[in-house]
Amino acid sequence: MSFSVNLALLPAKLRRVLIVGAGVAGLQTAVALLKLGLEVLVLEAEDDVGGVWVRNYSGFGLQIPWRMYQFPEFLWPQELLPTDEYPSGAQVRAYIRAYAAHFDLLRHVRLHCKLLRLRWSPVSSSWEALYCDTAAKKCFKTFADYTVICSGLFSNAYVPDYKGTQAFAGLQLHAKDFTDLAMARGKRVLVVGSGKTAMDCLNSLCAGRTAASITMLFRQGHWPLPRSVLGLPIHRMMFNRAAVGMLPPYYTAGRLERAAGVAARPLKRLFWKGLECVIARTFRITSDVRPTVPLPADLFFGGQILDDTLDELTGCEVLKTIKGEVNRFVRNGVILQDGSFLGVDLILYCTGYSKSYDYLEPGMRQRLELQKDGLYLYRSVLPHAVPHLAFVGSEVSTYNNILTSGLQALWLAGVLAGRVALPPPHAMAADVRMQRHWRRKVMPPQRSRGSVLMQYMMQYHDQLLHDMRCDPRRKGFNPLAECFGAYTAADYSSLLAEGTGAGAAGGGQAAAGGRRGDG
Ligand SMILES: NC(=O)C1=CN([C@@H]2O[C@H](COP(=O)(O)OP(=O)(O)OC[C@H]3O[C@@H](n4cnc5c(N)ncnc54)[C@H](OP(=O)(O)O)[C@@H]3O)[C@@H](O)[C@H]2O)C=CC1
Ligand SMILES: O=C(O)C(=O)Cc1c[nH]c2ccccc12
Repeated sequence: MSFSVNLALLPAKLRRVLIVGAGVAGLQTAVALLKLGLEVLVLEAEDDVGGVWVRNYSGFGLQIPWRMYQFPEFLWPQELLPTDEYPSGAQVRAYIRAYAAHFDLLRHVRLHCKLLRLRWSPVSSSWEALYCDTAAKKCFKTFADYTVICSGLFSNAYVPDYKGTQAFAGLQLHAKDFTDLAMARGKRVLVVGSGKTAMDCLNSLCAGRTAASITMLFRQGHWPLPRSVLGLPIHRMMFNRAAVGMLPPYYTAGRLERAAGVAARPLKRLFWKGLECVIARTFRITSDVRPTVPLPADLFFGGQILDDTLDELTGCEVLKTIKGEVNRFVRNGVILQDGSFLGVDLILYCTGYSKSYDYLEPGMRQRLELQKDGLYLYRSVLPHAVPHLAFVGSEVSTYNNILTSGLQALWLAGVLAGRVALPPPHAMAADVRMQRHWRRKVMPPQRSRGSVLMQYMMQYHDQLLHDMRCDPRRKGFNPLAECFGAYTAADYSSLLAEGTGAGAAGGGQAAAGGRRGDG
């Protein structure tokens, strides 16, 4: 198979775009491309729009205040404003539905339609997609000039492969299917993992008081973050420019910035050690569960903001924690690596998610240069060796995913409209190599390190805006706010306002009318 890779990775004809996934990334991509006058078809495997917010483990919700989780182009409408600062999953879902309704997107979305295969046809010079409507139990073929993968970080549940699972008489569930606490009634529950999902599930299991016993099994602890540190809300500490000064410089940093970074090392160490102390005290973290990875590096695992009180967990008599791993299953439980037996009726996998690119043919997958630690893309959007294909929201993870995917969608629209110029493929490849080298130096190893940005969110957003020739400083001429103010979606609203769009030399403040930012 041979492509004529044109400089901008653009199709010669561009009329019809296939978008895979109708979560926050797919929907924002649809809006951005519809504005260009393109025809879009959105395939969504679930029976509703909203991705990870359609359904999840019992009691799931947003871990940051709603003000921090907004579409820049459609801030939470008054009638949907949650009374609690931290909305429930159902409230976020309703907000996303309202976004889709506001932009009249549903007529472009095919629900319960799962993409099976995506093949580039050199003959028709277009993508040929095979998808199945699981409700109608029918498969269809469709064509598109361009494809944007928006299936996110959480579409494939990851469950470790253990020996003897078929002999196990109990129930095994991935957390995403643990939608009802009643599933745990009277059972000896084993929770595997120690991420945000595990902590939330443990919390609701303890609060529910229906399980006979609850055991948390984990291989390493992770640093939780309290909702506020010494009176300062944690999101204010994380969503500003000053915060990243406490980390190793971004991959684009020049010599001066690098030197300053080295000089500031003692100060940074002091900052993080101090924060570790406060957190250890807040959550009464004992030495047996204390994370071995230092806090700044541990945050690249995703971070978790917990309710400071932990009342449910500390008062939970049936809860036990074990540091260890499953070795194999037996009929009535599991044998751990240390040889001990644990009686289990329900095993709840809070083991996260993995990626799959199986819908692509092997030859195409090869061109993506998939690594053991994930996919590395130009600006976390474009595979530099595969034309006519982009990823929005699927290969990037920050502390503000709704905003990040919104800015990516805008950037991609700019690229497709020819307003955002791309460097030649060899320069893109060089940028990706630099990025990969840097990530492997500053971030702990994990399955999808190629998509991790987390605390480097501001640097990344600045890059996208710079490419779009927009001012990345969005706080007006206010140096204090610029440095320490929390950056939210509202700061970018004006970029998306009708009539501007990517490439318009915008900047300055967000649209005045109805602005509800970091209040
Ligand atoms: N917006 C929100 O409110 C919410 C956000 N989230 C976010 O979603 C993301 C995913 O969270 P989560 O679902 O907790 O998944 P994570 O990937 O964060 O955590 C997975 C957990 O499972 C463990 N694990 C993975 N593989 C194995 C294995 N083979 N054997 C044993 N243990 C294993 C990991 O251990 P180890 O650490 O040793 O690798 C880790 O403790 C995070 O970024 C989180 O912050 C989650 C819930 C709500
Ligand atoms: O995009 C989301 O769903 C978020 O809530 C962002 C997010 C993921 N992990 C976090 C850890 C701390 C703060 C925000 C997040």
